[in-house]
Amino acid sequence: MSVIELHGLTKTFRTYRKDKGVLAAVKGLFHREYTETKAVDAVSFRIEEGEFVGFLGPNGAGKTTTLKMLSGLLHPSGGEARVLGFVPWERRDGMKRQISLLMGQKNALWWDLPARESLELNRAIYEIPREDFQRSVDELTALLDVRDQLSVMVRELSLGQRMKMELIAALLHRPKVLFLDEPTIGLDVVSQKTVRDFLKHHNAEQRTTIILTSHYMQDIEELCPRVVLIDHGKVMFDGELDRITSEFSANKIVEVKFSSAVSCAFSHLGHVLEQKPDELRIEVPRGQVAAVCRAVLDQAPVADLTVSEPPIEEMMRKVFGDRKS
Ligand SMILES: Nc1ncnc2c1ncn2[C@@H]1O[C@H](COP(=O)(O)OP(=O)(O)OP(=O)(O)O)[C@@H](O)[C@H]1O
Repeated sequence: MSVIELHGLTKTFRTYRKDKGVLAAVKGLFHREYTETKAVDAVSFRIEEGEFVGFLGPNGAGKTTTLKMLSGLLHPSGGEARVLGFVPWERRDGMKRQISLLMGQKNALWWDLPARESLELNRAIYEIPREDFQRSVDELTALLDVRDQLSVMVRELSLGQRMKMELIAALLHRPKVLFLDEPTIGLDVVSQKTVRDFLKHHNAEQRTTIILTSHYMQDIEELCPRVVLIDHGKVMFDGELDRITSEFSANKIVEVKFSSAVSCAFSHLGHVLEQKPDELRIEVPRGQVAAVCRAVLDQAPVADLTVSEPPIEEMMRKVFGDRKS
């Protein structure tokens, strides 16, 4: 049995449509019109123990709604899901103790308490034995470099420090499944890296099954061998991150360094991205890479030549159009 399984999971939100003006407001008292949004539309996938899966899509694609259903915060409108064998929205105690949802845009810690006491409250909620709690706090604060901030009020922590404390709170009860919704949002690059390194280490050591959403492609590239792409509530791709480029891009990039200045034109070979006297970057159809390399070698004094896939950010723009992925 997979750790996470979804079959046709669907969520439709029904919202009251309010028109402008007093007349419309009075009319609304007698006759209400509703708009339906299919936030998650028959989503199916399986995730095995220890997998680290990136869940990507533009704003409003349905990522958070899916994670909320998987962690039992929302009831679906249709379909099925199981997490560790439990139906999440039945909210059985056995499941709640084995999963964690961290939402980067929301606070789970008590704002007016020092971080240590806020963690202490989580210890009580999850009935974590004191010794285990102390060991986890020592280990996690050291790894995330926030030991000195334990006595600081949560409201006074920087965003990066607070997010690290949130992560510690989410991990105190040693969940087997972790849903991370934008855990690095707004963090400076150093904190982003600390959190990323920590998550990589945690996943490898504990074999925790993790679903991660992030708008930072570096998070995904470093952490997630597998990605699920979702748009308008539907899964558009599910597979290895490396496969996205071959599936969605018909082109490769050829980069050439010349041993002396070159002035001839290369536009007949492909789409020239950049040309300097001693450098060339050209995008060419996959099937023509070998022929283009031969032509460049024939035409100019080449010192170095590399062929690469287009950057993953570019792929995302191609997959999702210009909306923010
Ligand atoms: N409580 C709600 N009531 C009505 N509509 C909702 C509700 N929550 C989400 N939606 C709608 O469902 C759709 C999916 O939203 P969701 O938050 O799941 O997207 P997302 O992929 O997480 O986006 P983002 O990257 O911006 O966080 C959106 O159109 C959103 O407006």
